[in-house]
Amino acid sequence: MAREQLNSAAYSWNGFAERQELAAALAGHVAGRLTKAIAERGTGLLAVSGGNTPAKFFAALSAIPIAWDKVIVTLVDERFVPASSPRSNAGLVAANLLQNAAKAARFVTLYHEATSIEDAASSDNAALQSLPWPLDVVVLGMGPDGHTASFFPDADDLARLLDPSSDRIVLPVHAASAGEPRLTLSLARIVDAGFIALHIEGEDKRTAFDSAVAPGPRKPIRAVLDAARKPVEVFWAP
Ligand SMILES: O=C(O)[C@H](O)[C@@H](O)[C@H](O)[C@H](O)COP(=O)(O)O
Repeated sequence: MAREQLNSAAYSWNGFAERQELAAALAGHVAGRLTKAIAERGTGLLAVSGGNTPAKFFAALSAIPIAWDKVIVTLVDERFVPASSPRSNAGLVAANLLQNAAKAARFVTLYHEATSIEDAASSDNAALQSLPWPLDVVVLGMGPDGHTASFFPDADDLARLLDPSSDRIVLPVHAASAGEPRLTLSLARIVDAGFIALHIEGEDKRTAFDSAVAPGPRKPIRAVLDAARKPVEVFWAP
């Protein structure tokens, strides 16, 4: 099925008629980028988002036979819950992506027990220093409110989360609309990625994206588009 291709300086729109077709195409792009990274620097560093959207994409990617033993998978963000929780992004990734061929990948999670989200973020920040930055691939989601990662519009200290010059890797997030406290990669680490995909599905999210790129109040996803070193590849299906 022909796909819709729209471009602007900040993003490329890749529209698909079916969600399964999107999942296969996005998985192919991500696998290709990881393979290129492994050829160039011996490893591939991938950060993925959680939520309800990525499962089909994760399943398609997990089956692609690349050198997964040279891939490190981490999370764009995480709810402050253990992997056993149904709200856990680590649990979602373990069950859907780290299966099949992708089982051989190394998984660096964000959640661990801590007395506060601030303490958890500080220890994550130290632990993730040793990863082979920059990200080769990051796959973002987006909420209808224009949030991405855990950059919620009502987050405390949103400016710190969105600071493109931040030297932080992981930051704590308190936002009433987020449910639990969150741990998130900083915008600075996300926009440094070699390939940034935004995976959204449904008319509500297309409307939300169109509104985020139109003139008007700046939503968090717009901060990523504006700061990204390369155009963000948007993958959308109805
Ligand atoms: O932890 C999370 O929830 C995600 O990382 C978040 O940024 C997600 O991508 C959006 O909220 C979209 O979520 P859905 O895919 O569930 O709509």
